Amino acid sequence: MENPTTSKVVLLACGSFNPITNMHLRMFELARDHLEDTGQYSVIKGIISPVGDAYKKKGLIEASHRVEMARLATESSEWITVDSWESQQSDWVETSKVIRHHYEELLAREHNRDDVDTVKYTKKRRIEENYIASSLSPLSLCSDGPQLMLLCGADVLESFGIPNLWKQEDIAEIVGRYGLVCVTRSGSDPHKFINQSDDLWKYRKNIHVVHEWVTNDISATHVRRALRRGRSVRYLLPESVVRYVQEHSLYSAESEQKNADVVLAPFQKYSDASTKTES
Ligand SMILES: Nc1ncnc2c1ncn2[C@@H]1O[C@H](COP(=O)(O)OP(=O)(O)OP(=O)(O)O)[C@@H](O)[C@H]1O
Ligand SMILES: NC(=O)c1ccc[n+]([C@@H]2O[C@H](COP(=O)(O)O)[C@@H](O)[C@H]2O)c1
Repeated sequence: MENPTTSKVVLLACGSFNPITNMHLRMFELARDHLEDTGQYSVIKGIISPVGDAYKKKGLIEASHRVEMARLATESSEWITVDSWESQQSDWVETSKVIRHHYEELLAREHNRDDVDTVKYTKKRRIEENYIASSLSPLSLCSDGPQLMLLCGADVLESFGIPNLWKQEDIAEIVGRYGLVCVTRSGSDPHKFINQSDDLWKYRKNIHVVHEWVTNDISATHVRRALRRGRSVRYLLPESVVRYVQEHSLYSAESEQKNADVVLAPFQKYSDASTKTES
């Protein structure tokens, strides 16, 4: 039964998912529990959007494999889905544009569901077009439509502080217009980070920090390292993903060298900072 007093939320997670791990899936469950616990939200859908090959991050294997692994991993979930739009784009797509794309999709879906009410749709589009990024309340699609929020780990939130990695207007749009749900990772302190950033502090009401009490340090980097050393990764990844990796002989010393010679990856195009890589 729908609760009319709660706002519906769709969670969108962008990332490499190279490969998807149990922690990526846990992140969605933790975020849903946290938001629903407030009594203000009802999370209706989760979307995993693996980045395209043009991201050129070191060790990034083909998007087709990463998308397929994410599909296998979410087969048993009733609400987490995988979307391949971002992964199919020939150029790297900045996260703000990925969110915009999904927002448009939701808007179109709401419109179809409700297409007798064209006035409401047109009015909504006008508000959208005139949107001022400095607003403190994220917009939902229409009074009863879902709100789209970006879901990420604290490392991504903290990467907002890497000089020139993210455009200031993109950060304002993501946190000001849509909203962010951030799951803590060991070694991170998102509250401190928000407190120290004037830009994020301004939008603090739109940033939901989810504390993961069972510290879980699984990272895709760790999984790839174990795989190329011939170590077991069972119970770190869903069993279907472990099987897929084995069947396709993914993640070797050779695949880890992919993009190693890329001087400036697209995500670094306005960055002078180095990102997490390892040999
Ligand atoms: N253990 C974790 N705790 C909290 N968030 C996580 C964890 N692992 C991944 N995430 C989050 O999942 C999203 C997608 O992760 P992504 O695949 O891009 O990175 P990653 O798992 O850290 O991989 P890598 O180790 O290759 O950098 C990001 O928002 C990331 O912060
Ligand atoms: N300016 C931007 O929009 C920007 C910068 C860096 C990373 N990202 C995104 O953040 C995610 C992070 O992924 P990784 O941690 O695997 O690099 C990716 O989806 C990537 O596209 C976006």
